[in-house]
Amino acid sequence: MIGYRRSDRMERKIYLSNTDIEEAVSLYLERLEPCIRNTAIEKIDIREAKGRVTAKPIFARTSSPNHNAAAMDGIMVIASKTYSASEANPVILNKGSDFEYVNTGHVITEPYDSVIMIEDIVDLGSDQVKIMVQASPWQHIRPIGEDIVAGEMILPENHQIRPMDIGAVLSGGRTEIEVYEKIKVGIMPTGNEITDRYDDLPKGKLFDTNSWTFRAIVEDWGGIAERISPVEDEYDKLKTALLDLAQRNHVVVVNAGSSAGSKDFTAKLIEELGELVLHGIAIKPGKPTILGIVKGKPVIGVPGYPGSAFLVFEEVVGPVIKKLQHMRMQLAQEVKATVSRRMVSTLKYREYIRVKLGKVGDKLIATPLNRGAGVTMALVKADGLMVIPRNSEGYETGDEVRVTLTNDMSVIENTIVSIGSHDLIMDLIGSILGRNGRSLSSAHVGSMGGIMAIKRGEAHIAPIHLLDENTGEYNKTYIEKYLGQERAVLVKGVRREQGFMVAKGNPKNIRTIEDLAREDISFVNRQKGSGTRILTDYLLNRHQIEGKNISGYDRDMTTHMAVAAAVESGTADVGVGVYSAAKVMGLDFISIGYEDYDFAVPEKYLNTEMLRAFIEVLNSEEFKSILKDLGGYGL
Ligand SMILES: Nc1nc2c(c(=O)[nH]1)N[C@H]1C(S)=C(S)[C@@H](COP(=O)(O)OP(=O)(O)OC[C@H]3O[C@@H](n4cnc5c(N)ncnc54)[C@H](O)[C@@H]3O)O[C@H]1N2
Ligand code: MOO
Repeated sequence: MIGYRRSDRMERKIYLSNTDIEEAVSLYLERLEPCIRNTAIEKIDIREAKGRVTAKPIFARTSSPNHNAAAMDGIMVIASKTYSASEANPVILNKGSDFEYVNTGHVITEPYDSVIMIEDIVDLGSDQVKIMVQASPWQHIRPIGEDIVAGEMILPENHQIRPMDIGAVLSGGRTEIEVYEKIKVGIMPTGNEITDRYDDLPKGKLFDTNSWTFRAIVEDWGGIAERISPVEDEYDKLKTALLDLAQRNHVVVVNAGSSAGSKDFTAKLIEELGELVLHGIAIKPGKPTILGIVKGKPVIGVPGYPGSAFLVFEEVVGPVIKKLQHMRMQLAQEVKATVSRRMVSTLKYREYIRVKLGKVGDKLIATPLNRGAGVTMALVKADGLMVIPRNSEGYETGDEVRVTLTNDMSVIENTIVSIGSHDLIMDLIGSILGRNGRSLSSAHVGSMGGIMAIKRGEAHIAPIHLLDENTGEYNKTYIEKYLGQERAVLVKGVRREQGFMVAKGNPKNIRTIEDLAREDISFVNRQKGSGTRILTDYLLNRHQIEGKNISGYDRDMTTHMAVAAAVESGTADVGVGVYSAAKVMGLDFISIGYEDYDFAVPEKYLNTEMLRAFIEVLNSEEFKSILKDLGGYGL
């Protein structure tokens, strides 16, 4: 056992090991060697065998074709009788003695040994044909066993059956084959706060999401998942559930309860019931992973956070299931990319970061997504997985990195990379573009962040809403000032309504910008550089109100939704934002006017097919009617 010591005095004290992932997995797989015998062999019909793994090689019973067969429509002939044929000296053949008509696939019978295509003969009537070219023996004939010879090995053992394998095995005259049984995986979510009733979410409860994701992955890998409802954090209940699942399944995955909390029982449980092989891997996320064996079955404690859970399931549970299933490990496809942002990492762990990829110019750009272990949307949006090795401090902007693809390169190459300010419409446009095989990836870093991304050559477009405080005009001057060198142009987007977001019914009666300075009002602001912040400051300036006279002026949020959430929860009375955020949160909205949400686009991309498609969507009637339904946009 590595890295775990139990002290009678301090039950909570758990020493996590910090073993390299390769070492941890290979040590564990070695220990699981005896468990492989648990995987039985069964006979099934090849027609139902897609995805199954062969337990024995499969040999052909019959040849394919099992007779010499015509490969073309025409006549079968005796080659030696055609040798003197030429343009100048055609040969006449008689049906019955010199030739017979055949269609593709027909049996070639003795004494015939060659086929001439129908287009190469002249029909003279009365069962006679004329040929002008000699035929060579066996031309246009598929000989016996051309495809498969009886006794030949069609598939080796430990081979995962694909659609074309089914055809080949049937061609070889076999229906029944021997495969390994499907691996059964017991999935056990744990935690008092975890619920699998999805109609309602009481405060303090969390939906059980991991176990369903696990179940789907197991099915993808060709296994059978037995998922149970979340088990409460009570030692005896956990014990009963674990033993029960271990009895019926080849592998058990216990989700959450893997770290050092007072209710984190998984490691203790495994130690009591069997053997704790290892607790703690040098990866982030996923460090409190537990590897154990109970009743001869692998039991894996997977950390609770969805980001950690998904990674550990793929990187650690995956190899175990594949080993028991006798499946070969597949190497993931790797690409080289340029990181668009500095990323600091700890020396202690190997860190896994989900990235968005996009081909901008000739560079493949990797933009890191939210690193939080609790974030599922990073998994949904990712195109790849980037690794920062242990003992590395991370990467600087512009460094070359290796990324394991989790999306198709063809999709990535047809993706418009948008970096800048966020609006709901970006996802809607992306969804429409998807109909024609394109996609749109949008990173939200605020308007100025978008301008800088264009400057660094990392985005095709930057959505911006930047007010020039001198002219009162949007966007144009910013593009001229910052993106002159890039020869960027302004593509008109939408007019968006900005306003005060206040609690339902506007209890504090907030009407104008002056109200923000009232003593009984607390405000929540947006971060510097965001278009909304510039608008707020512009309005305050015009009314000669100073930030320091507004309570909450220094409280920054980075999204419209975060501002709306602060108002909704009552920690602020008012914030500035877009109509859609107020609507989602059930807040009242007091309009302060329209802003221009446009796109900065380098001229060189303007005429690409992708950008033309994007602009087409913007101008479409369908899009206009979507805006109308959403509300909060000027038409
Ligand atoms: N003092 C320490 N605290 C923590 C450590 C540590 O080393 N010392 N490690 C942290 C790390 S890293 C991780 S990862 C988590 C692991 O937590 P557990 O595996 O013990 O899981 P819980 O605490 O029970 O739950 C954490 C979190 O996970 C989510 N969750 C749990 N189950 C589900 C489910 N079925 N579906 C969706 N999401 C689930 C949920 O957000 C829980 O709050 O511990 C840190 N703490
Ligand atoms: O390392 Mo913990 O696994 O998520 O963040």
